[in-house]
Amino acid sequence: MLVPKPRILFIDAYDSFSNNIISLLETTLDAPVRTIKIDDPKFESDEDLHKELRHYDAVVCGPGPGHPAKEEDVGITKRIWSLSEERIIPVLGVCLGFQSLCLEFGGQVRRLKGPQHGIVRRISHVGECRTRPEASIFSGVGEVQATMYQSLCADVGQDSIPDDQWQGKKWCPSKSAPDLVPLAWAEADLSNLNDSGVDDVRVLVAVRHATKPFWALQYHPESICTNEESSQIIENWFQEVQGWNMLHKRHPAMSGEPLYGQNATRESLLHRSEQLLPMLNGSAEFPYGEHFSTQGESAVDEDSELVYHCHTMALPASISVVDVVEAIQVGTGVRHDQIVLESSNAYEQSIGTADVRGRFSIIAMDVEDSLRFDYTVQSHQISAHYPGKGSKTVRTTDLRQFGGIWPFLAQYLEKRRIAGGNSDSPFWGGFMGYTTYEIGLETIGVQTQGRRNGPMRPDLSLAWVTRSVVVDHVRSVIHVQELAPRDATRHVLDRRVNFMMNLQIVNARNSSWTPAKFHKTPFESGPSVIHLPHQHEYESKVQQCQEFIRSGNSYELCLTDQTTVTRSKNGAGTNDSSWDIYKTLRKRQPAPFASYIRLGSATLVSSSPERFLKWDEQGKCELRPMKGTVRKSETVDTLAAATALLDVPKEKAENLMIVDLVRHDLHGVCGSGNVQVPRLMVVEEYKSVFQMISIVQGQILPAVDHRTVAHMTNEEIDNAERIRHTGIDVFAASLPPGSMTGAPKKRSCEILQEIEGGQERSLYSGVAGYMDVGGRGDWSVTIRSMFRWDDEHEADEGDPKETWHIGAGGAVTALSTPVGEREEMQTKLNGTLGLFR
Ligand SMILES: C=C(O[C@@H]1C=C(C(=O)O)C=C[C@H]1O)C(=O)O
Ligand SMILES: NC(=O)CC[C@H](N)C(=O)O
Repeated sequence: MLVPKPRILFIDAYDSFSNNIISLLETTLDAPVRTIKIDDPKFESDEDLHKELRHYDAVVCGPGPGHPAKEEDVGITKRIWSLSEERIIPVLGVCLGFQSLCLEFGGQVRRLKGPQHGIVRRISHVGECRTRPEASIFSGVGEVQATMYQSLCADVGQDSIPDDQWQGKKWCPSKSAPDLVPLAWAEADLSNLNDSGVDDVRVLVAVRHATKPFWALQYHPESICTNEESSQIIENWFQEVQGWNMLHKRHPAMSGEPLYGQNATRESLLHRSEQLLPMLNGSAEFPYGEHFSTQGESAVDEDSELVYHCHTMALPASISVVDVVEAIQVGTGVRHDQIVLESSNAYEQSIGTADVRGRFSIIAMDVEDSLRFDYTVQSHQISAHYPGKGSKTVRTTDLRQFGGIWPFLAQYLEKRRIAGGNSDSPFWGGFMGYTTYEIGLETIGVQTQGRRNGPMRPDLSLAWVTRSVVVDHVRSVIHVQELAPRDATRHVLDRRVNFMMNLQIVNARNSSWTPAKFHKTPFESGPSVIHLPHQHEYESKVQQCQEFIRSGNSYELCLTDQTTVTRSKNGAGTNDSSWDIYKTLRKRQPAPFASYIRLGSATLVSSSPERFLKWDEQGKCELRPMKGTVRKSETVDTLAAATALLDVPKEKAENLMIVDLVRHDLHGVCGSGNVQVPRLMVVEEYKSVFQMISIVQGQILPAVDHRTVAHMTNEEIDNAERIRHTGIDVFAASLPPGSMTGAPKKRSCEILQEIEGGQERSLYSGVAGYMDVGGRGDWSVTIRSMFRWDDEHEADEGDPKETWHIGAGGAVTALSTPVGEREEMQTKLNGTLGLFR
């Protein structure tokens, strides 16, 4: 007889580490975990809660922002402690869950003197103490190094015990909280890894209830920096759970009744849109078919499979990406829309590490003749802009009925997926463009303030690029590529190849190739009006952030502000100086993820050093969060000096928090056990700063093939279909980029909306890049950049102006200083702003 696996229910308090805990549970215990939110209205009545709980062997009450005394912060968790005797269920509380347990049974919860977020401490536990027979869940556990994420702590009267009596009393319940049996402490003298100036000498970090089956941990067992011993504690806990259930004859219901708790792995975007299909098919508005074909109104592109054509040729060393872009324009004339994703650090050995030294640059051709999708958060509408003579045709659809923007994009790309293109080229054709920070806010359910009355500008703008040039800087070749319907003649590509040949001939004749038509004087800013963030205001915003951290509402907040530069337009010919600005910036700040994007009314000029997310056709995903910045100066001018400076708790904690957050985002798609951190806190050199980075990788599960299906139950098949993910799932699940928000993501974004006054970050803090028909994608975080809108000065007459927006900021933690943060923001700002001064 098949013995059913035990089940665990995870109660999620909107934390950004929840999926990591679920992964730890599932990989350690071989018990599937389901999850509900603390405020799920389905469980308003105790009866409904009980109906769900009876299916599980145990409950885990998770961590989260806020205070355990606040109903809205803990919700269902609080009700778990007071279940009647016949309904009681074994529990593990983690962090907020720990604090809630302590508060329920006589402990106080107060603020720590110094919040501890992303700080690793050695803890002293009852299992290390030979004189104590009941080691409980710490039995057989060695030395524990544990990551803390806490502003608050449980007070069971520990500080009133005189030092000389401490060792004798530390494992005994106090009079005020007789039900709470201490199991572990973080003590100041044990904090060998923690030199953050801890004032809190005795912090209770693990307890069990004296009579009920409740255990809890204040530290984070799932953090990447908590050591391996942690899994032993989880195993021990589950043994206790099973022992208790057996002893009390508590047998979880195994009936076929559907469970309400969800799998932590998200339903895939493809599945979501397929679920909607039967409901929507036949509707004239259905957007995945001809309605939004890639070729415009007349084409029959849905019936015609796309074919990839490529011509590869040598690229003379003297020809740069800028030359290629300008050479293309010799053939076509300067067009408004442009997309260039450049590894502008390709030739600078010191900038970035080998994996981002910049092998490829990608240039879109004929963007203006391509279909473009714009999506706006306020309206939920997508508009398809079809190329055409004169004005473009625009079709608009409200995407709410189709499950929103992400299922639409996933489905659109999947329908055009091809295999077998040039494997040396990272991009064969597909979407290129940008998204804003605000689309990320929409995705995580945070209301955007101050938006309603502003102009409707896109939050996502993607061109469907079918002709492109990929520059391979390592092999010194270029790939001139075209995606075309099977029956199309290839004249466009051929013409381009001829043209590229000309480029070579010209180069051979004249080794210093300068296409005369585009040779402009170097960018000169001319007079401009610069509005900078007010220094004192910025510092006071840092303090506001720290107050939110002290109260337990956030662990880290990435505060930002915007500078504007307004100046006369002074570009000759195109009436646009943005390309000259880009050319100057790429030299001034070479970066692995530089980009120049003109789409619709937006222009983005970026020298981003930070990869947001890359994925390949096998479903391998990589995020590369950056946290920890030092300015290059005379005293700090080597990698070694910068590494030493960043090797301190403040910087490491900043980085660690985002690594754990990104792991959570990835786990939500890739599933338990499928996320790794191959590089943790490595310092890299850039032109004007040193940056600490980490690499987090995940593997999307492959789709099940028909041979395996034969051996699967219906439930397993359904589930496999439900999680048939692609890179876009990870993309959507990870916005806004964790390095630009702080943790936990949702609460931190809400707080930042308040502190930043609802000011739109727009393209800054968004992402730019591509996702292609070959199933690959690569996106950067839009920082160290500037953007502007063509329509911002539409009403100006006479002297036309333009306004560049430059965002900059940095992560604020409990260990930040207002002046230090303001200076860090200015350092980042100066790299771009310097162009105008
Ligand atoms: C906020 C910015 O950068 C972000 C913040 C960093 C930090 O706090 O150290 C580092 C890289 C970026 O993720 C910016 O450049 O404006
Ligand atoms: N990680 C957590 O659960 C944090 C709990 C609580 N908000 C605190 O800051 O102490």
